[in-house]
Amino acid sequence: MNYISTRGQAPAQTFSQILLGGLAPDGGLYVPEVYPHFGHDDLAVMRTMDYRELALTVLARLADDIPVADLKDLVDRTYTAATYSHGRADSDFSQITPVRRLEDGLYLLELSNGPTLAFKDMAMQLLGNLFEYALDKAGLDINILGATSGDTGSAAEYAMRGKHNVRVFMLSPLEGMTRFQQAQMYSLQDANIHNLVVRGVFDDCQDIVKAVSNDLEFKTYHRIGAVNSINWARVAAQCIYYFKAYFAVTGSDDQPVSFSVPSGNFGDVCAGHIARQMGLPIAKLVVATNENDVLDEFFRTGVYRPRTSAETLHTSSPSMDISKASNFERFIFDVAGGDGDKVRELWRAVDRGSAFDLKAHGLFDRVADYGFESGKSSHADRIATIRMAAERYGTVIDPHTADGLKVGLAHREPGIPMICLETALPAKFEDAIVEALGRAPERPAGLAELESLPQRYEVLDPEVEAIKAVIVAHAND
Ligand SMILES: Cc1ncc(COP(=O)(O)O)c(C=O)c1O
Ligand SMILES: N[C@@H](CCOP(=O)(O)O)C(=O)O
Repeated sequence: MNYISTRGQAPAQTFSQILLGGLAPDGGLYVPEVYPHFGHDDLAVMRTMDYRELALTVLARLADDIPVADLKDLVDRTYTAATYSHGRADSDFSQITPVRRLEDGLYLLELSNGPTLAFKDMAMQLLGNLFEYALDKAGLDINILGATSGDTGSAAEYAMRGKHNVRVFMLSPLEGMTRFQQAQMYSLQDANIHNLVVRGVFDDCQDIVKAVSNDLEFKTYHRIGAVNSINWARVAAQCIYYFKAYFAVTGSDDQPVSFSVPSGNFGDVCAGHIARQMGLPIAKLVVATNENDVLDEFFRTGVYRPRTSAETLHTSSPSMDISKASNFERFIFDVAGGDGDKVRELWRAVDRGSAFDLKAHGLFDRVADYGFESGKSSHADRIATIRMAAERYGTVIDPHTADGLKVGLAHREPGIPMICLETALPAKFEDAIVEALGRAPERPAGLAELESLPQRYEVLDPEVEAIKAVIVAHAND
């Protein structure tokens, strides 16, 4: 199967060819030429599978140029109960992504039991192994340039630390991340990890990643790779847990299910959209935003108006403080019927700092065919929801998951289970938990002193050339 660019001007490539890079050379994002499809017979077999078998089944369709035996080895080494066992003591870690029943028809999908306590570990651990496999095979090394608002960074660094053929340059915003999130990243002392703190917000960091990626000469010469969800492999790996959760809460493939997804960069919910395109019977995909509500505004009005850095708010669900959602372009490509020229036209406006109105392009009606709903949550909402979940369900959830639960509850339909994605563990967001519950969240073993460990990072202005200079200085360490 081949992958093409959302902007329609890059040559088709295989999975292995796009694995290490981020953006396509025309500035677009890679998507499958045609989504593979699982029919009723396939779903019936998949229903009996464990996480590793499901992962292999899904990935074998999406990464069909990797020999199945190699893929199986990678999947088996990645998805172990030992790796995904950092969550609540009463979780069933053998499920890798356990589903917790909150009440009849309402579930929490635990995605944050990996080493850095956020859903990013689900894909990033696989990416670490895939990168090593591909680089060893080709005899190459790579310089990963990434942007984080708090969780991608640590997940990537934990997945790549100590790998002999990978260096990581991770951009993070100066303000917003919690002390725990900062310490998770900045306390790593591995020589191949470089934390670059940018005087700006996450979108500034992501813009720099894209600018470097769009400098094709620099990208090629310095072997720049991507771990953000602009990398198709990230989103592909995130599809797996939608299948796993679906089978966990249904008895037959005639039963539709809805998912509520705390959203920022639109990667996680885009994985749900792709799972549905591949045949998973999803009723609604609920996009839950925080006060940075660009995506909610779009699904209500058809207007996509990314905010400026100055307009982007620092909130108590900081990992979602994002105003320019990368993966949204993948969804709009589908809405536009795969018309790369149209996507290019729309993103010309976005890249100029302007907005587009899908109604004016006669395309907004089509969005309804994809079953998205949306809503937003405020600081007061998430504190009340954390409190409610603790009292009613006996479960402490983090502020991002609370945004998802709050919005998900507003979109329940009779007879259709609602699965809310748990995108991080509460330990990462102590202040919000203390405000809601009057007590600190539990910490997984070994992390009690995290914030007092020595830290290593460099602070820089949000300038592409400054970041490039750091990469050049360390690109061959
Ligand atoms: C804890 C947490 N929740 C939700 C999100 C939003 O996910 P996405 O960016 O894939 O929409 C993020 C960041 O991506 C996150 O770190
Ligand atoms: N919320 C993310 C932002 C980056 O998202 P990604 O899924 O594109 O890597 C973070 O925590 O860093």
